[in-house]
Amino acid sequence: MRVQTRLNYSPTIAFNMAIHGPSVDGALQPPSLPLFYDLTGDGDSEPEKTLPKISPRKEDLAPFVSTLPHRRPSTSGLRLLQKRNVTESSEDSSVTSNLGRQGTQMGLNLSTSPTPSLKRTHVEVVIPSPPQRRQKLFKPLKAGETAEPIKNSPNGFSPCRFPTDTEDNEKTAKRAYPTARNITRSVVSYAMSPRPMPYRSITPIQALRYEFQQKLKRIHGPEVSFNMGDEKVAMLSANFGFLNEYKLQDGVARADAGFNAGCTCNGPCDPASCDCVEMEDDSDKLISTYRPSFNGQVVLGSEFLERKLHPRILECNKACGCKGKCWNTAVQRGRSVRLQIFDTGGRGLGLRSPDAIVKGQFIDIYLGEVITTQEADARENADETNQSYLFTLDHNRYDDDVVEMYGEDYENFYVVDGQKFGSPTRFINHSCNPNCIIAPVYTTNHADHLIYYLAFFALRDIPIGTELTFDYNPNWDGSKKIDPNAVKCLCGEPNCRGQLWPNARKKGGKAPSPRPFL
Ligand SMILES: C[S@@+](CC[C@H](N)C(=O)[O-])C[C@H]1O[C@@H](n2cnc3c(N)ncnc32)[C@H](O)[C@@H]1O
Repeated sequence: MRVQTRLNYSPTIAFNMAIHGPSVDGALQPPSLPLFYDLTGDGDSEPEKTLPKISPRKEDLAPFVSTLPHRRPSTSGLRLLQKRNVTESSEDSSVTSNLGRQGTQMGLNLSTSPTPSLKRTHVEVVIPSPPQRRQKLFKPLKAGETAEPIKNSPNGFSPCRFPTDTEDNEKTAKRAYPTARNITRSVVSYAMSPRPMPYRSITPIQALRYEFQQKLKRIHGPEVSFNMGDEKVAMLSANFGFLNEYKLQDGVARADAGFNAGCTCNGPCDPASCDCVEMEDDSDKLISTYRPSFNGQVVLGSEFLERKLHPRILECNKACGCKGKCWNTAVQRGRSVRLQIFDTGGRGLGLRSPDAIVKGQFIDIYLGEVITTQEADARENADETNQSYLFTLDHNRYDDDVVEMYGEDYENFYVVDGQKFGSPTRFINHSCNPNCIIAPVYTTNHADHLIYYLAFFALRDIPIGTELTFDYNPNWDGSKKIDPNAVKCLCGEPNCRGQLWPNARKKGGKAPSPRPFL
């Protein structure tokens, strides 16, 4: 076929294209003739005169026929061709009738159709040959033979068009068409392997809750759970990390363990004589601390719990004669009750226990970042919220030994900040009628005056699920007026003071006094 194209903005372009055999729709092409397409639309037929006359080639008259033995021309295609050619020229009709005669020679039932002549030697399209093994299996039909369909074809394809051998049949039976089975749905297992599937599709909030749960699992001791909305979980997950020990920050150091000292008890300690039990300020009387409880726990006695100011507790440790194997180790033994962080509503998150807690029982310690007082001041002044998680470790501030070593300046003491990192006790809210107290407890190094633990103990028996609370301002002087700018107390107790602490402590540059808690 020769196509000449003339564009109205470029010189005339002419090119040749030879197409042999049927067109893409299967119909035979008429012999190659010169064609001229005028795309300019101006009706100019000039180029026609200049085109040379080309006679059709002999091969162009032959339709496409594959000589490969296992693929034969489609009879339906020929019928279509025949129909169309009825209306065409007598030259075209003779072509189709020749094809019919040749088709009969090849074993096809085309005898009634006028067909064009076939040239079996002329193949214009290359079809990949089947492997030799298959060619041997397949016996080509001789002239005049008709294809005998193979009975009981296993794959459903006509064996006339898709001859198969035994191997094919076996493959088909095994793979392409597996045997249908009757299945009882109730007993079908959906597991891909004997083990449960490790991954499943979960929503982002489910993932967040799961992640938070994993964080809680890493806390030492009995289970810590949570009961709060997705928003609170998301907030907490993003802004808070749980600790099992203090996180010491810049400028903070523990005292050398070499200065540690212990009791001289030989064997189990005697509460009436153990050196670790401190004396009252104004007498030789030993301060009453731990005693055995009816439930087997070591608890703080009423005498200690009811004091207005709680003196420090020195627990026995490796430096002691008892090697720390005595009753005087309640905090070192760790938390023995389960805890739950829950949403209180107006007071934010709070803490409670799914276990009953007995009077004097140790609950948990308050953890966080241990920072310098300067750093605590900077953090407090930068914080715009009403929240405060700071505790100053200044219990010994006026002890003679401590004054001698560090002076009385509160800036020499450290502060625990539980805002970003901490333990579950960081969620304990204030109450004007609290059920817990905090006591300063020294465990592994009695000589470390600056770093000790803030330990929560039950002030009375606490029933299951009761919110745990303590007094944020135990030095409250009832005669003072309530600061209208102070953080309002929502504890709801009949004796509520109406405020957590005076506002001056939270705002106004440098903290006016050490952050009191005892
Ligand atoms: C140590 S946090 C306690 C946990 C806190 N509720 C939370 O959601 O993280 C102290 C803060 O809790 C709030 N809070 C504690 N007790 C409260 C009370 N009785 N009334 C009102 N707010 C209280 C105050 O905002 C306070 O600054």
